[in-house]
Amino acid sequence: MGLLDNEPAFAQALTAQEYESVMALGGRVRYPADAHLLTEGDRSSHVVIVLRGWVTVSVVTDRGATRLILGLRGPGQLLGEMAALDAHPRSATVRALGPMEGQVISGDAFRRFLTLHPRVSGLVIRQLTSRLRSADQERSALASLTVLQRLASRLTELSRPRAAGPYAAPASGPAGSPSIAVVQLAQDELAATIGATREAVAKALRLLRTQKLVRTGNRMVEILDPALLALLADGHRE
Ligand SMILES: Nc1ncnc2c1ncn2[C@@H]1O[C@@H]2COP(=O)(O)O[C@H]2[C@H]1O
Repeated sequence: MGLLDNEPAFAQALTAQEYESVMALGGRVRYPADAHLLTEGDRSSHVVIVLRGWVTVSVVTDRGATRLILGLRGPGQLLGEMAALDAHPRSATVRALGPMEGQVISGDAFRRFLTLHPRVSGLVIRQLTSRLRSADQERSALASLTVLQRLASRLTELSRPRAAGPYAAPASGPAGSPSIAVVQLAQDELAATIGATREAVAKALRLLRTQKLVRTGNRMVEILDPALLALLADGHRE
Protein backbone atom coordinates (compact mmCIF):
# COMPACT_ATOMS: atom_id res chain seq x y z
CA MET A 1 0.00 0.00 0.00
CA GLY A 2 1.56 3.31 -0.97
CA LEU A 3 0.85 6.72 -2.38
CA LEU A 4 4.23 6.95 -3.98
CA ASP A 5 5.73 3.67 -4.93
CA ASN A 6 3.08 1.38 -6.35
CA GLU A 7 3.67 2.14 -10.01
CA PRO A 8 6.81 1.89 -12.12
CA ALA A 9 7.80 5.14 -13.85
CA PHE A 10 6.71 4.85 -17.47
CA ALA A 11 9.42 6.94 -19.18
CA GLN A 12 12.27 5.20 -17.32
CA ALA A 13 11.09 1.82 -18.61
CA LEU A 14 11.30 2.90 -22.27
CA THR A 15 14.29 2.26 -24.53
CA ALA A 16 16.04 5.39 -25.82
CA GLN A 17 14.35 4.91 -29.18
CA GLU A 18 10.88 4.43 -27.70
CA TYR A 19 11.40 7.47 -25.49
CA GLU A 20 12.38 9.64 -28.44
CA SER A 21 9.44 8.46 -30.55
CA VAL A 22 6.85 8.96 -27.83
CA MET A 23 8.15 12.41 -26.89
CA ALA A 24 8.07 13.47 -30.56
CA LEU A 25 4.29 12.90 -30.55
CA GLY A 26 3.59 15.79 -28.19
CA GLY A 27 4.73 19.10 -26.83
CA ARG A 28 6.16 20.33 -23.56
CA VAL A 29 3.74 22.29 -21.35
CA ARG A 30 4.59 24.24 -18.17
CA TYR A 31 2.00 24.28 -15.41
CA PRO A 32 1.90 26.64 -12.41
CA ALA A 33 1.32 25.23 -8.90
CA ASP A 34 -2.27 24.06 -8.39
CA ALA A 35 -3.01 23.85 -12.14
CA HIS A 36 -5.42 21.07 -13.07
CA LEU A 37 -3.76 18.88 -15.69
CA LEU A 38 -6.81 16.61 -15.85
CA THR A 39 -10.23 17.07 -14.24
CA GLU A 40 -12.44 14.28 -12.91
CA GLY A 41 -15.47 13.80 -15.19
CA ASP A 42 -13.95 15.69 -18.15
CA ARG A 43 -14.24 14.29 -21.66
CA SER A 44 -10.65 14.97 -22.79
CA SER A 45 -8.39 12.08 -23.87
CA HIS A 46 -4.80 13.37 -23.98
CA VAL A 47 -2.06 11.84 -21.85
CA VAL A 48 0.66 13.65 -19.89
CA ILE A 49 4.13 12.35 -19.08
CA VAL A 50 5.56 14.20 -16.07
CA LEU A 51 8.94 15.71 -16.95
CA ARG A 52 9.57 17.75 -13.82
CA GLY A 53 7.72 18.25 -10.51
CA TRP A 54 4.93 16.37 -8.75
CA VAL A 55 1.16 15.97 -9.05
CA THR A 56 -1.60 14.66 -6.83
CA VAL A 57 -4.28 12.30 -8.16
CA SER A 58 -7.54 12.76 -6.27
CA VAL A 59 -11.28 12.14 -6.41
CA VAL A 60 -14.16 13.80 -4.60
CA THR A 61 -16.29 11.66 -2.32
CA ASP A 62 -19.35 12.25 -0.10
CA ARG A 63 -21.11 14.23 -2.83
CA GLY A 64 -18.24 16.68 -3.13
CA ALA A 65 -17.64 17.13 0.59
CA THR A 66 -14.28 15.35 0.82
CA ARG A 67 -11.30 14.99 -1.47
CA LEU A 68 -9.48 11.68 -1.33
CA ILE A 69 -5.88 11.57 -2.57
CA LEU A 70 -5.29 8.36 -4.52
CA GLY A 71 -1.68 8.92 -5.39
CA LEU A 72 1.31 11.17 -5.85
CA ARG A 73 3.06 11.02 -9.18
CA GLY A 74 6.41 12.41 -10.23
CA PRO A 75 9.01 12.51 -12.98
CA GLY A 76 8.62 9.89 -15.71
CA GLN A 77 5.09 8.88 -14.78
CA LEU A 78 2.24 8.63 -17.27
CA LEU A 79 -1.16 10.14 -16.52
CA GLY A 80 -4.44 10.21 -18.39
CA GLU A 81 -3.98 6.78 -19.99
CA MET A 82 -7.33 5.53 -18.68
CA ALA A 83 -9.54 7.94 -20.67
CA ALA A 84 -7.13 7.68 -23.61
CA LEU A 85 -7.71 3.92 -23.68
CA ASP A 86 -11.38 3.53 -22.72
CA ALA A 87 -12.85 6.88 -23.88
CA HIS A 88 -14.72 7.27 -20.58
CA PRO A 89 -14.71 10.55 -18.61
CA ARG A 90 -11.59 11.21 -16.52
CA SER A 91 -11.53 8.98 -13.45
CA ALA A 92 -9.74 11.50 -11.22
CA THR A 93 -8.33 15.02 -10.99
CA VAL A 94 -4.60 15.48 -11.51
CA ARG A 95 -3.25 18.69 -9.96
CA ALA A 96 0.24 20.21 -9.94
CA LEU A 97 1.70 20.27 -6.43
CA GLY A 98 4.19 22.98 -7.40
CA PRO A 99 5.37 24.38 -10.72
CA MET A 100 5.82 21.44 -13.08
CA GLU A 101 6.32 20.41 -16.69
CA GLY A 102 4.74 17.65 -18.72
CA GLN A 103 4.81 16.27 -22.23
CA VAL A 104 1.24 16.40 -23.53
CA ILE A 105 0.26 13.87 -26.23
CA SER A 106 -3.15 13.54 -27.88
CA GLY A 107 -5.16 10.40 -27.11
CA ASP A 108 -5.25 9.44 -30.80
CA ALA A 109 -1.49 9.71 -31.25
CA PHE A 110 -0.88 7.77 -28.02
CA ARG A 111 -3.22 4.92 -29.04
CA ARG A 112 -1.60 4.69 -32.49
CA PHE A 113 1.82 4.57 -30.85
CA LEU A 114 0.72 1.67 -28.62
CA THR A 115 -0.54 -0.39 -31.56
CA LEU A 116 2.85 0.05 -33.24
CA HIS A 117 4.82 -0.69 -30.04
CA PRO A 118 3.41 -3.80 -28.29
CA ARG A 119 6.21 -3.76 -25.71
CA VAL A 120 5.13 -0.31 -24.57
CA SER A 121 1.49 -1.49 -24.48
CA GLY A 122 2.74 -4.17 -22.08
CA LEU A 123 4.25 -1.47 -19.84
CA VAL A 124 0.93 0.38 -19.72
CA ILE A 125 -0.86 -2.88 -18.83
CA ARG A 126 1.69 -3.46 -16.05
CA GLN A 127 1.02 0.05 -14.73
CA LEU A 128 -2.72 -0.65 -14.66
CA THR A 129 -2.34 -4.06 -12.98
CA SER A 130 -0.08 -2.68 -10.28
CA ARG A 131 -2.62 0.11 -9.68
CA LEU A 132 -5.39 -2.47 -9.32
CA ARG A 133 -3.29 -4.50 -6.89
CA SER A 134 -2.61 -1.42 -4.82
CA ALA A 135 -6.29 -0.41 -4.92
CA ASP A 136 -7.23 -3.90 -3.67
CA GLN A 137 -4.74 -3.55 -0.80
CA GLU A 138 -6.00 -0.07 0.07
CA ARG A 139 -9.56 -1.35 0.10
CA SER A 140 -8.79 -4.20 2.46
CA ALA A 141 -6.72 -1.84 4.68
CA LEU A 142 -9.59 0.64 4.81
CA ALA A 143 -11.89 -2.14 5.91
CA SER A 144 -9.64 -3.65 8.54
CA LEU A 145 -7.25 -1.02 9.90
CA THR A 146 -8.08 1.74 12.35
CA VAL A 147 -7.41 5.39 11.52
CA LEU A 148 -4.45 5.25 13.92
CA GLN A 149 -2.86 2.33 12.04
CA ARG A 150 -3.53 3.89 8.64
CA LEU A 151 -2.03 7.18 9.81
CA ALA A 152 1.04 5.43 11.24
CA SER A 153 1.45 3.57 7.96
CA ARG A 154 1.09 6.73 5.82
CA LEU A 155 3.51 8.77 7.98
CA THR A 156 6.02 5.92 7.80
CA GLU A 157 5.72 5.81 4.01
CA LEU A 158 5.95 9.57 3.44
CA SER A 159 8.86 10.11 5.82
CA ARG A 160 11.04 7.25 4.51
CA PRO A 161 14.22 8.82 3.16
CA ARG A 162 14.07 6.67 0.04
CA ALA A 163 10.60 7.93 -0.78
CA ALA A 164 12.14 11.31 -1.71
CA GLY A 165 8.62 12.43 -2.40
CA PRO A 166 7.27 15.94 -2.31
CA TYR A 167 6.24 15.84 1.34
CA ALA A 168 9.34 14.36 2.95
CA ALA A 169 11.68 16.94 4.41
CA PRO A 170 14.56 15.51 6.42
CA ALA A 171 15.23 18.07 9.16
CA SER A 172 18.76 17.96 10.48
CA GLY A 173 18.98 17.39 14.19
CA PRO A 174 21.85 18.47 16.42
CA ALA A 175 25.31 17.56 15.04
CA GLY A 176 25.94 13.84 15.25
CA SER A 177 22.34 12.87 15.94
CA PRO A 178 20.35 10.95 13.36
CA SER A 179 18.27 13.25 11.17
CA ILE A 180 14.60 13.59 12.04
CA ALA A 181 12.04 13.04 9.30
CA VAL A 182 9.32 15.59 8.77
CA VAL A 183 6.14 15.16 6.75
CA GLN A 184 4.96 18.53 5.43
CA LEU A 185 1.21 18.18 5.28
CA ALA A 186 -1.70 19.85 7.06
CA GLN A 187 -4.08 17.62 9.04
CA ASP A 188 -6.87 17.85 6.46
CA GLU A 189 -4.43 16.91 3.65
CA LEU A 190 -3.12 13.99 5.69
CA ALA A 191 -6.73 12.91 6.28
CA ALA A 192 -7.35 13.00 2.52
CA THR A 193 -4.50 10.54 1.95
CA ILE A 194 -6.05 7.87 4.19
CA GLY A 195 -9.76 8.40 3.59
CA ALA A 196 -10.44 9.64 7.12
CA THR A 197 -11.95 12.83 8.52
CA ARG A 198 -9.75 15.68 9.79
CA GLU A 199 -11.20 15.18 13.27
CA ALA A 200 -10.26 11.49 13.33
CA VAL A 201 -6.73 12.34 12.20
CA ALA A 202 -6.42 15.08 14.84
CA LYS A 203 -7.45 12.53 17.50
CA ALA A 204 -4.97 9.92 16.23
CA LEU A 205 -2.18 12.53 16.13
CA ARG A 206 -2.97 13.50 19.73
CA LEU A 207 -2.50 9.90 20.74
CA LEU A 208 0.79 9.60 18.81
CA ARG A 209 1.95 12.85 20.46
CA THR A 210 1.22 11.65 23.97
CA GLN A 211 3.18 8.46 23.20
CA LYS A 212 6.08 10.71 22.02
CA LEU A 213 6.06 9.09 18.57
CA VAL A 214 5.55 12.40 16.76
CA ARG A 215 5.62 16.15 17.30
CA THR A 216 3.24 18.34 15.31
CA GLY A 217 3.37 21.94 14.12
CA ASN A 218 1.92 24.12 11.41
CA ARG A 219 1.58 21.92 8.29
CA MET A 220 4.08 19.41 9.59
CA VAL A 221 4.44 16.19 11.52
CA GLU A 222 7.88 15.38 12.88
CA ILE A 223 8.56 11.68 13.30
CA LEU A 224 10.35 11.17 16.63
CA ASP A 225 10.29 7.37 16.74
CA PRO A 226 10.13 5.92 13.20
CA ALA A 227 10.74 2.34 14.38
CA LEU A 228 7.83 2.34 16.80
CA LEU A 229 5.60 4.12 14.31
CA ALA A 230 6.35 1.47 11.67
CA LEU A 231 5.67 -1.25 14.22
CA LEU A 232 2.33 0.31 15.03
CA ALA A 233 1.45 0.31 11.31
CA ASP A 234 2.86 -3.16 10.55
CA GLY A 235 2.03 -4.97 13.75
CA HIS A 236 -1.62 -4.86 12.92
CA ARG A 237 -1.32 -6.06 9.35
CA GLU A 238 -1.61 -9.66 8.30
N1 LIG B 1 -5.54 5.11 -8.09
C1 LIG B 1 -4.79 5.83 -8.92
N2 LIG B 1 -3.47 5.95 -8.72
C2 LIG B 1 -2.70 6.69 -9.55
N3 LIG B 1 -3.16 7.32 -10.63
C3 LIG B 1 -4.47 7.22 -10.90
C4 LIG B 1 -5.35 6.47 -10.08
N4 LIG B 1 -6.58 6.57 -10.59
C5 LIG B 1 -6.49 7.35 -11.70
N5 LIG B 1 -5.22 7.74 -11.88
C6 LIG B 1 -4.69 8.60 -12.96
O1 LIG B 1 -5.48 9.79 -12.98
C7 LIG B 1 -5.93 9.95 -14.32
C8 LIG B 1 -7.22 10.73 -14.48
O2 LIG B 1 -7.57 10.72 -15.86
P1 LIG B 1 -7.73 9.28 -16.57
O3 LIG B 1 -8.91 8.60 -16.01
O4 LIG B 1 -7.68 9.47 -18.04
O5 LIG B 1 -6.41 8.50 -16.16
C9 LIG B 1 -6.12 8.51 -14.79
C10 LIG B 1 -4.83 7.91 -14.32
O6 LIG B 1 -3.74 8.30 -15.14
